[in-house]
Amino acid sequence: MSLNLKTYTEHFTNPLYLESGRILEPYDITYETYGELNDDKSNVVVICHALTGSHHCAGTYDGDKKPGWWDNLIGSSKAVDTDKYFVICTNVLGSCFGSTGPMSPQHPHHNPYRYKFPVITIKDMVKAQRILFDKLGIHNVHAIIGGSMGGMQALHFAIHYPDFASKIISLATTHATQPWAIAFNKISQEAILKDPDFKGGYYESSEIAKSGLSGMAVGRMAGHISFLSPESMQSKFGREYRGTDGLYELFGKFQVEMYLEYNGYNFTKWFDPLSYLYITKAINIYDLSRGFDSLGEALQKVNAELHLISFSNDLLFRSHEMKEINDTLKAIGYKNHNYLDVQSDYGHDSFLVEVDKFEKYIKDVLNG
Ligand SMILES: CC(=O)SCCNC(=O)CCNC(=O)[C@H](O)C(C)(C)COP(=O)(O)OP(=O)(O)OC[C@H]1O[C@@H](n2cnc3c(N)ncnc32)[C@H](O)[C@@H]1OP(=O)(O)O
Ligand SMILES: N[C@@H](CCO)C(=O)O
Repeated sequence: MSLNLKTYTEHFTNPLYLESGRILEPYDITYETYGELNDDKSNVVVICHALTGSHHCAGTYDGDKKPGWWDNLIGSSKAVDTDKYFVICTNVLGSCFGSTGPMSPQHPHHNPYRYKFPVITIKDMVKAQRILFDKLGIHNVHAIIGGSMGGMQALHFAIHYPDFASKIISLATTHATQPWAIAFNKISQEAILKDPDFKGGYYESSEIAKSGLSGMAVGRMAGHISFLSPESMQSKFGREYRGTDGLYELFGKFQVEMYLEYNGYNFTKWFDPLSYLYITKAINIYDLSRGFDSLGEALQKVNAELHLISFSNDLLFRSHEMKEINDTLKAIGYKNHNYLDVQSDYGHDSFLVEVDKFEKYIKDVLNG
């Protein structure tokens, strides 16, 4: 069957009360749907995206080179089967693909918010999605699935909206962002802030899309290292050297250097620097137990069937961080959960590239 890909933007005029105490008003949420909503609205699967993802998680727009970021998982007869499920993926607040973010006009003016944009938390991102689903008449969903920052959102749904989803699958994430991950984000943030072409936040988006932003590119290179692992770099590049420039030429490069340059500089053409600052901030301050006395107290709220999937060689959010959630659930006597540590050498981005290692698990959870 066809994927039935549709993209929408919903405009909200009611204030959104943020965790910080600030208010966002008005705001937009852009989202994409696949498949068909059934009559009793019981077949909804929500997908939550990571740091630089978007609502476009499957299928291809006309003229696109690449499909959505989880196209290997979502589609007709795939693990998240769009012949069966109505899939919704929203672009988070603070991002730059249609939902309100720092470069959106600050109502009632037409100028972008830039630094006047409020700090958004993972809890705020989830709250806005919940409001969107209410507006769509969807008050319960079959499942919520997300990796990395998407996994943080999935866990927030589990705690703050315990009866909203029957099943929750959270991959490659943590219960609270640890100093190692914050440190990588710090490099990216500092590199953006200190780039003269960032102009203290007063850059023109069109100029950056055309000429790039070298500070942001360098910061993303550091981030990208944290998405891989020594083993995946070894198998991707080894010590292969670029043929045209000799070993004794100062700027001759190893393949791994070419890879980081390409992915760093290319990134600045499709992602907004202020959004990067705001979303990495949301990731840094993410802590599932905020507002509770302990992680255990937070997890006592969970009512869904909860599945935790880590990747054995994830250097960004280590397996043991996910296992801590599992151990805490056990300690508080919660029975309806399972933990899977997928054996992988790839690193953090396994959840994007090694779908073959966990798709059956997801299919069984959804259909089981
Ligand atoms: C999770 C979400 O919600 S969405 C976010 C997903 N997107 C990102 O993470 C953005 C960054 N992208 C990536 O990290 C990767 O492309 C992934 C993880 C999405 C996919 O990984 P892979 O399919 O293994 O791609 P790979 O890492 O080999 O290649 C990435 C790019 O580097 C290029 N590349 C690969 N090897 C080299 C090299 N030696 N020299 C220069 N460029 C290279 C590829 O051609 C590709 O370019 P493209 O993006 O223009 O097609
Ligand atoms: N590489 C992915 C996952 C990061 O956690 C991204 O950039 O969104």
